[in-house]
Amino acid sequence: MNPVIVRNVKIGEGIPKICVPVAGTTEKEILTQAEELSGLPVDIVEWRADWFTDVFVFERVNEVLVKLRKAAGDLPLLFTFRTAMEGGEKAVAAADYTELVIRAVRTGLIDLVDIEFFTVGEDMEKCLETAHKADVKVIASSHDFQGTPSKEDMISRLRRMQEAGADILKLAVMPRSRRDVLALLDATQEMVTRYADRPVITMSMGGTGLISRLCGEEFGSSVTFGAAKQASAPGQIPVLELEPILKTIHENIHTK
Ligand SMILES: O=C1C[C@@](O)(C(=O)O)C[C@@H](O)[C@@H]1O
Repeated sequence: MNPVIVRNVKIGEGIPKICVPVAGTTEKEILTQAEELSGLPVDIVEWRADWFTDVFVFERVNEVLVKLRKAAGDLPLLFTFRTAMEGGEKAVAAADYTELVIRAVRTGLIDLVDIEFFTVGEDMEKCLETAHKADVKVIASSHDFQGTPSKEDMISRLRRMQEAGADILKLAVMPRSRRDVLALLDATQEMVTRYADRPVITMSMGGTGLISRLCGEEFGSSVTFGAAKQASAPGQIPVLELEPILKTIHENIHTK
């Protein structure tokens, strides 16, 4: 397993890293949320740009990114536009989505970008090339807010992302039963022990899936999403509650 290192944060080794979404609709809300992160246990700041009212006016996106970059200080900044098809706030044509992602990467203001693997389709290669040229790491992602695919399907999605050349492989699914949560955990541990040579991030959403946001160090998920004030997906818990749980697991995981 080769960790991915972004601004001194080692993703894919040791305790799962805590990523906190900033999800405001106005510039003011976004910056206030970002400023409120100081003093909290946060390893990565995610801007969920799909919440932003002006997200389709790129100059506005750029302006916010400049300020967010400052507010994030030394923390890695992850740019995410989650499409409505995958559980986000706004619908967008695939070509416009790809263009937005590419423009965000080219600003030189972000460290990581989330790219929905099945939304960009064949454009993944172009996105990866642009990102890598700009020294931006790519999290390929796939979300199923309706249910949990079979274990084989989940592993196959993650393997396809790896084969395409993404730096980090991410899958979020919605459980309909406890068995679904077990399937997600099983897929994760099989992926990391048999196939993955790079970090994997998985989560089963909602209250039933909460356990999957806590046990990544044992089962193989390298980043967990927690809320500061605004949760961006069902099942996220406040980072101040999340951190001690991750720590307890980390400190006791190797005891016999
Ligand atoms: O993809 C993810 C994971 C997520 O959906 C979650 O379930 O925590 C939250 C999103 O903000 C992030 O982009």
